[in-house]
Amino acid sequence: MSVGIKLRQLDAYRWEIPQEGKMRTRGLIFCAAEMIPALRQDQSLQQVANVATLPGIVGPSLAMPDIHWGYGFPIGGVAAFDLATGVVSPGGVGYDINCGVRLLRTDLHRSEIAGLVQELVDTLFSNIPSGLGSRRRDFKLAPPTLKDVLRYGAAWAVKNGFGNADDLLHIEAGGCIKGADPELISGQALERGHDQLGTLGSGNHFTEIGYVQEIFDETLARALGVFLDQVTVIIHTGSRGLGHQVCDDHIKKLLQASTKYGFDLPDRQLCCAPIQSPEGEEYLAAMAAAANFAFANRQIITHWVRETFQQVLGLGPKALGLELVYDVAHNIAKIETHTVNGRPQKLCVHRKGATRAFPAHHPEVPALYQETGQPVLIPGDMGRYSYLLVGTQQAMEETFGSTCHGAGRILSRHQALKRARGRSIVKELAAQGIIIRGAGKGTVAEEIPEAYKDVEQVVEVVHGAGISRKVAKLHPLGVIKG
Ligand SMILES: Nc1nc2c(ncn2[C@@H]2O[C@H](COP(=O)(O)O)[C@@H](O)[C@H]2O)c(=O)[nH]1
Ligand SMILES: [Mn+2]
Ligand SMILES: [Mn+2]
Repeated sequence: MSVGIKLRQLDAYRWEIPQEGKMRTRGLIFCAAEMIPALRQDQSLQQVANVATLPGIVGPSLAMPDIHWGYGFPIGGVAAFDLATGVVSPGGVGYDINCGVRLLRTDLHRSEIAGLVQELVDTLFSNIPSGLGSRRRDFKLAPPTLKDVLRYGAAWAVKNGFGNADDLLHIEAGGCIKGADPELISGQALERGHDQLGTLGSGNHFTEIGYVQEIFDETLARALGVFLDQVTVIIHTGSRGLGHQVCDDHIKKLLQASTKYGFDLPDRQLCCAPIQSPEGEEYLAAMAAAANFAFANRQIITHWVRETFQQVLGLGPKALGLELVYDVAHNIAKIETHTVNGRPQKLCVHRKGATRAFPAHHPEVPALYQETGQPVLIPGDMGRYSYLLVGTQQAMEETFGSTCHGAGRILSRHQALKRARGRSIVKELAAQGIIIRGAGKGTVAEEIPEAYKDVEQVVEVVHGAGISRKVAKLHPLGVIKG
């Protein structure tokens, strides 16, 4: 519980944890007043304060409205560190390195798939291996090839027939984080990754067919290729067992490094190393390799989504228009240049359960979105809605170009299972016109919509605070859960 943490309301969307004790800076939380009581129920506010004690932190220790308790850093947390004096921490990235979201558009109106959603869901389910430890047995990669995946990310997938070069223009960082060093990936991590490429994984990972239910900004929507009642697909997955193992390996190393560098940490889970130390550089290079695995993973799944639609609808790629709107990472640390006190400064920005939200005209935003700003993809839950936003200048000024990443859990898996007992969630959602297929026993129950905050409230905060702008709301029609 974060009961003792002082919290000062600054305005309708901003709350401050004043700097005190060992904190080197203040905490700044974006959220609405009605979210505060639930927030105090877990350790996440304490975690915002803990992050503020880390060496070299620049600006406030930030949290987005989907904040909840995580490993060391809160999920929904953003923290930037000076390259020369700051640290990098695996806890600030999370176990699922480059877990992220990809939104695909189509040229289809929802009426064109009416009556076919069940078949689309079933075919997606058989084409995309899903569930805990899911493996694609006919897709084994020998270690030298896997190392190419780790080096080149989504480009490896495209080169090997999964998608086209244009896809790469619609992915954060072009689908490849520079500086990846596959030689730093342990044998155990390679072993866990060798047959998990092109798999969804378990729990909250999903592929979802939906449609555009509401448009908030017609000009932005048109520029992003989005229209009312359009069929869409969202893919949410990450770096699977490989990324998990990379995180585990480096937590062990950085626990030792924290002692070596004499860090006085309020929580061992914040273990870290100076960014410019051998341990820090190794973690960043291994993290980049795992991030590239995740980009390739989402790219391969995209290929199977395209094949599925072609197979079920009997349409060719041109008629389908199944193209990427964008692909964003929401668990990553990146070296970026931001303006701090009026001067450009190179920082290592940790986004853990947070999305980059760069504005129009930013050099890292792809040419085709220079006028709109970077698309930001915010999944909600399998029963309500998800959002498409864009990044803003305000985000650059306040949050190192960052925003929320989802609704955020409010019930533990155990609590959700209890809430779902005696109910058929599949039937309840079917009655609302949403077809669900879950791979794991209990997954659907653990993932009931009430397990998450209402993403509309989360999005109202980031839109109201000006750190992102609403473009469209998407409604689910059929979901495969891992
Ligand atoms: N549209 C859907 N959104 C979902 C579903 N399951 C989870 N979610 C949302 O995704 C984020 C991802 O959070 P992460 O921390 O696990 O990366 C989560 O907060 C939910 O809001 C779904 O089936 N469909
Ligand atoms: Mn995720
Ligand atoms: Mn994940």
